[in-house]
Amino acid sequence: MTSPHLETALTPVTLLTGFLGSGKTTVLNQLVRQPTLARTLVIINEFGEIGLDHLLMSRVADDNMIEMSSGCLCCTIRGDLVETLRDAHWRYQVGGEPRFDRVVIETTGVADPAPIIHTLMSVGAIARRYRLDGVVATIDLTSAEATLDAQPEAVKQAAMADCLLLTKRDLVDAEQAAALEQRLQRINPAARRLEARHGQVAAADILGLGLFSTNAKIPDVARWLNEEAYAQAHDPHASHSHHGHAHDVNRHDDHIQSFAILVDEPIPDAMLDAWLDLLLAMCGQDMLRIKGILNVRGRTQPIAIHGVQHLFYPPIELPGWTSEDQRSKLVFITRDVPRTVIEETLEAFLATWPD
Ligand SMILES: Nc1nc2c(ncn2[C@@H]2O[C@H](COP(=O)(O)OP(=O)(O)OP(=O)(O)O)[C@@H](O)[C@H]2O)c(=O)[nH]1
Repeated sequence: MTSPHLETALTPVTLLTGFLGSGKTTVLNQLVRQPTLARTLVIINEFGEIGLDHLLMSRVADDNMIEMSSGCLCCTIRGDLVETLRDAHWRYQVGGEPRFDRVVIETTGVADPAPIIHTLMSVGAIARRYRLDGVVATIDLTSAEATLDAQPEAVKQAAMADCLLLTKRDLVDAEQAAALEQRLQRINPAARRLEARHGQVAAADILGLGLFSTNAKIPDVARWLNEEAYAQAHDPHASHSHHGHAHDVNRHDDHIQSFAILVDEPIPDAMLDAWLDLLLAMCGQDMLRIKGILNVRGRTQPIAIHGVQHLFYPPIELPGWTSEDQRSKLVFITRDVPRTVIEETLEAFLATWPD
């Protein structure tokens, strides 16, 4: 594990994803009018006409991508996005002071959020200035059932989001909305779900989704980890009969699993690295999201970890434990990686790791 550090000085970045026509631009147009987002750089990650009128807006092409040497597709980073973010601090400044203190990136409809998250995490010049605040996904209530059935990418977007914005509520009945909410609850139990009618959503509700909420020095760990939500999530392989779907092993959501794991004893630092390395080497592509608050042996303060697929943010040392419960807690959203694989490898490492 590299040296843990606090990252409150970094510029927060919100990623706005969601399928074609699901209401991203409508939401963004409402958001940028709110005073909370007055000093926001909006980056649109696509070509085409955007009906958005914002002071600080930059457009990047979606086809300019740099493949990392590993050749790994999920690491294909966006060249234009890297350039835009890197140059923004001098491009958008007055007298040496940046004109923005927050970034919102709107992705194209079919974009996998992972490469953009990876760009933020792994490109040095970017990772030194920015931190991911959260991933917000618009979900079109009129078409989401069909989109989730047809498109594994849509399921991945929903599974990776910190906040799901349900749009077009005026066009569906209560039963349809409730059925979709149940489905989303199963795909991503910890994400906040909000309705955005005609794009209306309070900026404050979609900001501060990361470990550090806006301007707070003390991280809100319980909200960030939200492990109770995983405890309540039910088995994705249980019956889906509640909204008329017969059990279908090929249904994309059935591949998504979410669960929390608690570890009673402090974990040796090197063991943690070795175990995570093994998991990520075996199934990194399918570890959609990992978050954890860890009790690391020999440390009095907890360490927060956050990974997306096979990449991890630098671990963050937290000011201290906020409750009596000092067990390590890890939450996972995976694709076809069952809880038993995580538990059994962890137990094997703990049992055999030399003191
Ligand atoms: N009735 C209704 N229409 C909505 C709502 N939200 C968005 N729309 C409409 O849905 C259409 C698509 O919305 P956009 O905001 O352009 O969607 P988008 O996700 O940005 O679309 P792309 O950029 O093409 O992927 C527009 O005609 C919006 O006016 C809503 O809550 N209710």
